[in-house]
Amino acid sequence: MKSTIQVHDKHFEVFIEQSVLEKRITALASSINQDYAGKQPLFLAILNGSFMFAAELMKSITVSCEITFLRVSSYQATESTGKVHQILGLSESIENRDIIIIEDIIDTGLTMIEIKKQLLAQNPSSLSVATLFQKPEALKQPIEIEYIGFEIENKFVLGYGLDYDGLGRNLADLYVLSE
Ligand SMILES: O=P(O)(O)OC[C@H]1O[C@H](OP(=O)(O)OP(=O)(O)O)[C@H](O)[C@@H]1O
Ligand code: HPA
Repeated sequence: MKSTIQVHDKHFEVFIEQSVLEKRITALASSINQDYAGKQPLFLAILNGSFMFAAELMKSITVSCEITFLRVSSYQATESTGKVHQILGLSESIENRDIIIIEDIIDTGLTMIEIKKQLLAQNPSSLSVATLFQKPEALKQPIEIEYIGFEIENKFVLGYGLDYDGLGRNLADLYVLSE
């Protein structure tokens, strides 16, 4: 029987175990190390959800690099355009820097499209995206993602930094909502 947990009113079951997540993250780090050899990238980790992925990824990054953390505020637009997001807390200049955004999940893609748009306006040398999870079926617009950990089905997931109404970020495995 699968091990299930309850968070608030919902039940979740283990979907991807920690050891599998970590192995894949190490492989993503290797690709980044190869691609950025001789460069000094600045990683931008998007809070809150990416903290666990960012920590694990950074342990296997061997190129000289920096990391900083960004928050993104979201609110409902007055028109029916969906969520609008604004970047908060970017204090350093990213002009002429090689930027790698670290995100836990790209779902509809709306958050990442807005983040990329706002960062590109600040003239980085390059801008790439590393996400641990992506839901291809949920994507609302095409978006270029250079490093993808896992393509997952269009179901709500929890753990490894991702929350359900604030809870579950501390879970070491990834869980999925039970049917
Ligand atoms: O592709 P999208 O549909 O835009 O969804 C993805 C965004 O949703 C989550 O953040 P959330 O706003 O839940 O904040 P959190 O990281 O603090 O949980 C996730 O970390 C992404 O930023
Ligand atoms: O599936 C999800 N789980 C948790 N947070 C999220 N934010 C976007 N998609 C998800």
